[in-house]
Amino acid sequence: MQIYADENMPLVHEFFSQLGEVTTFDGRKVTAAQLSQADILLVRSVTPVGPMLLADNQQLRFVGTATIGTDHIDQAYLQRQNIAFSAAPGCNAQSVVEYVLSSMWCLAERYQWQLTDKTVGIVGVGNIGGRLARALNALGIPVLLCDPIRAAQEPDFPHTDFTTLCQQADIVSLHTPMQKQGPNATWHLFNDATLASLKPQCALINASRGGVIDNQALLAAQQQHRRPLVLDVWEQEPDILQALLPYCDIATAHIAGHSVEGKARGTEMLYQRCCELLGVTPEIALAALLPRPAVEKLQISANFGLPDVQSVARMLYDVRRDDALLRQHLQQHGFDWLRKSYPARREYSALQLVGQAVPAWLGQLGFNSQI
Ligand SMILES: NC(=O)C1=CN([C@@H]2O[C@H](COP(=O)(O)OP(=O)(O)OC[C@H]3O[C@@H](n4cnc5c(N)ncnc54)[C@H](O)[C@@H]3O)[C@@H](O)[C@H]2O)C=CC1
Ligand SMILES: O=C(O)C(=O)[C@H](O)COP(=O)(O)O
Repeated sequence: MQIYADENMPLVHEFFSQLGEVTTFDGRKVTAAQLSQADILLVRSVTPVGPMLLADNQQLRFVGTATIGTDHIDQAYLQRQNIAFSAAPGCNAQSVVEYVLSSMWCLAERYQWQLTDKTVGIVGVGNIGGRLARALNALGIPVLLCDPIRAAQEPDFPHTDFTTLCQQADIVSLHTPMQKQGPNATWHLFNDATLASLKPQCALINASRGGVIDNQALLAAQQQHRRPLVLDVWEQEPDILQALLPYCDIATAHIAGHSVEGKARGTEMLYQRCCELLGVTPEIALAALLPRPAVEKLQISANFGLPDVQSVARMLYDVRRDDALLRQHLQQHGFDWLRKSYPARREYSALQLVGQAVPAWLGQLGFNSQI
């Protein structure tokens, strides 16, 4: 079995060597000729998979992407070719939530906001948006949820339409997939008109896909009237619109989902799917492969309260580090280098909170607790 995998897929040898020979490739540069002998192809978000890339291959059985997003995959083509496909839904959802929380705390500090006085509009309430809503709920921060697809399917879903959300939210966080066409298309969801419909000081956070915001329209809007802005994703990555950087409070290199756990879970999910496809019993589990976190336990006293969460969370992840990395290294090393050399970052769950009175709501944020 010939398994071809993106070189930025952690633990791919540890998981997949049981199933065949693993060859890695550069996900931006990989060619059809390189993949002609692949039985299994494992990609990340930087590799568009379709007829162009698979033209020389007659034997491919499975394509997997170790990501949540699937906008780089021509799934209709794979289906026509009878090639099985799987993404890794939810694999790095917690990582993105931690990125957004860190960004909000950073904005709150910079602009001296009390977050409990702000209303956060979440657009796209799936794995990430749903988790974010639960976390904000635990922190006592009011939310508005916009998800027309869920609203159509779930009678009790508390949907706020997009226009109303734009008018009412103080912070808007985007968590939709990238969809170019159809009634719920998200491409340029934020354009000249919709950007203008936001409150003047409404903060905008995009950790979904770059194209959900028209970046040129955003630049023009920021030049006219600057609003708090957090961008993890950009149009035309890796050649991003650098003129936007000075207008961002936080600017990062599409790393919101790059926690150690988030990336590794993506690999594990594809391994499990491949085992299922091949009728093989999985022998390897992620828990045994994850490195020990630098800090494993923290003793919580009965005095631990909401204001203390931010300090504990920041010990694990502070988005300002990644903002500094992009601003410092983009020119010299480029966007992809920043992603490839991303420093290890553990999720909240890596830290055991111990004590007699660990508040239950910390679980809603993703922390592990133990009495
Ligand atoms: N920056 C990063 O590192 C990462 C970015 N992502 C992006 O985040 C996206 C969302 O991830 P998940 O929450 O896990 O996906 P999901 O599929 O669980 O949820 C997406 C939600 O968006 C809703 N939606 C679709 N079109 C919409 C529209 N026009 N308006 C409002 N809601 C709409 C869907 O109904 C669904 O509930 C991914 O598709 C991916 O592109 C995901 C992981 C990491
Ligand atoms: O899961 C997704 O979707 C993402 O955007 C990833 O977190 C980033 O994916 P890569 O570009 O590292 O594949």
